[in-house]
Amino acid sequence: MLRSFSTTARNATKTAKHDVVVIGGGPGGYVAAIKAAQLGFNTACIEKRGALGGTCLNVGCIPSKALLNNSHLFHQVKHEASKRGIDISGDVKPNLGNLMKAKETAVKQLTGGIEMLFKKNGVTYYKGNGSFVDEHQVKVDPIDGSEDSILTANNIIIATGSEPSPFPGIEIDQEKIVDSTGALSLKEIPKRLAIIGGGIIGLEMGSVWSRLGSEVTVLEFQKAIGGAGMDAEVSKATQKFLSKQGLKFQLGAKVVSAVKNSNGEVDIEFEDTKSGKIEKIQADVLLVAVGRRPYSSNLNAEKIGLDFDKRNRVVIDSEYKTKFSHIQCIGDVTFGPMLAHKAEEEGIAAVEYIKTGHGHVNYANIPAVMYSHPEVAWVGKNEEELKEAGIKYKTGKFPFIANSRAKTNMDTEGFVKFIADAETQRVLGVHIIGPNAGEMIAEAGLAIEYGASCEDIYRTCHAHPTLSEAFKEAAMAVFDKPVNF
Ligand SMILES: Cc1cc2nc3c(=O)[nH]c(=O)nc-3n(C[C@H](O)[C@H](O)[C@H](O)COP(=O)(O)OP(=O)(O)OC[C@H]3O[C@@H](n4cnc5c(N)ncnc54)[C@H](O)[C@@H]3O)c2cc1C
Ligand SMILES: NC(=O)c1ccc[n+]([C@@H]2O[C@H](COP(=O)([O-])OP(=O)(O)OC[C@H]3O[C@@H](n4cnc5c(N)ncnc54)[C@H](O)[C@@H]3O)[C@@H](O)[C@H]2O)c1
Repeated sequence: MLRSFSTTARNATKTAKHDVVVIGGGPGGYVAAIKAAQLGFNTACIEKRGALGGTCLNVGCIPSKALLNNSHLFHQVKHEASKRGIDISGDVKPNLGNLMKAKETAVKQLTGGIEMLFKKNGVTYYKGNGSFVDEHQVKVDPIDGSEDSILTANNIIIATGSEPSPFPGIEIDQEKIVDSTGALSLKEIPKRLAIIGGGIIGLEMGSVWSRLGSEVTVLEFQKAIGGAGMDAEVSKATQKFLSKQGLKFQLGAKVVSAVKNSNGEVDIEFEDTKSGKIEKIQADVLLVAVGRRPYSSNLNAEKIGLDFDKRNRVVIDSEYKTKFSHIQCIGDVTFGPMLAHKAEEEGIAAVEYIKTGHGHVNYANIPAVMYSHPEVAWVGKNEEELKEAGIKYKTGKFPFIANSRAKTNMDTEGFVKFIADAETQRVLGVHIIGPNAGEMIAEAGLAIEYGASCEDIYRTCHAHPTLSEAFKEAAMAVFDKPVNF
């Protein structure tokens, strides 16, 4: 497991040998690299961005949550302070520069933290683009323009992630017409923000800018917001609370065009698919958030003939192996939900397959969280999926308005909804709108993983006064009357 490193004088290309080479340093790749090193492999990770952490830490989960958290605090201070008994003299104003600085500090600390973890665990970090030379060799083109390296590896893990899906005919300039990356770094608070796509990115970024003062209009092609997986009842309730917060929604909206006009505004035309009418709106900034697509450019995958499906996802088997058993692939660039925690789980499992021949990810138990306020979180099946599968189920619900802690905190929007097998009460899915729903959903994940019934949950003592009592009471509501509602 010793690392060898040499420079060949002829073409000034360095060479090195590793047990495991990971291409991509996002949540999938960096976790795989650290785990591989911990399991005793001589491991390298190649990342071309100049910082570790991938989309998630640099332009995704972390910066968006920094803006969501601080814009929520601003909103609370401005609109709720006095009813909570806090008098504030003078104007309460957002300071966009400092909001962005706080976001950047979080990003820097966390991406730097991964570099430290690489050092601590002995992962060799190559800052550059990785591309296949052949089935066992990967070339690194360093971002600083220094000489290339050719890495020879027994095992290679592809974790190259995803990128925003383009909207045909709409050009992103990251100022007036932005994708999620641009929406995280606007230089001014737009008076009017239009968003194409009422999925998670549209709703999270819509929440941020709406709280800071923008008039937000979401144009969504489908008849419901939230994207795939959100339970229909939850989607409706989510639209309701976001509408109360000031977001406007145009559902069934088929965007036809979006162009910048000479006044620096964006003219957007869409067809109302119900009436067939063409409608026009104007915005100061347009966010295009219509999904993400797998990213494998500059990987030279065609050189070794890797298989891709119609959606450009790398084809793998249940052990993350491509057509070459020593080349695995994980995260957004292959199948499954595009979520950081899913990529991380796969990173661990892929390496465990290399080490022991066994690995485990339960794809029926991957939580999803939208970090609006209140948060929206779910895990397991929704009602529509169970109906389609012909599975008989019962539901139980408990609203936060009847929960003592939520009332005390003046934060009562939302509910916990359980879906359980009609006969055995085994938990099949949990859907929550509520404060800290993203934390609470972990309890549902454990229940599903251990095959708990609703009664198991109800008979587990939950502390008082906590929001989690709503979770317990919703479990009870599946088979009995809740006590507090
Ligand atoms: C605005 C936004 C908010 C999000 N919020 C959340 C959230 O709250 N929770 C959540 O779970 N998910 C969230 N996501 C999704 C999450 O970011 C992704 O699912 C996750 O980052 C995928 O991890 P990955 O490792 O597969 O890929 P990525 O994070 O995309 O990382 C891949 C890395 O590989 C590098 N790379 C690509 N090709 C090469 C190459 N040839 N050589 C070297 N390096 C290469 C790229 O530079 C990149 O850094 C969000 C996404 C966005 C855009
Ligand atoms: N909190 C989180 O976990 C989080 C946050 C942000 C992003 N992400 C991940 O990033 C990925 C991308 O997010 P996203 O919101 O871009 O994708 P998404 O798939 O969640 O939502 C895209 C939305 O755009 C709509 N749409 C597509 N084409 C359209 C069109 N032509 N006109 C109008 N609407 C259209 C879709 O119907 C859908 O509702 C998702 O997989 C998501 O899981 C996760």
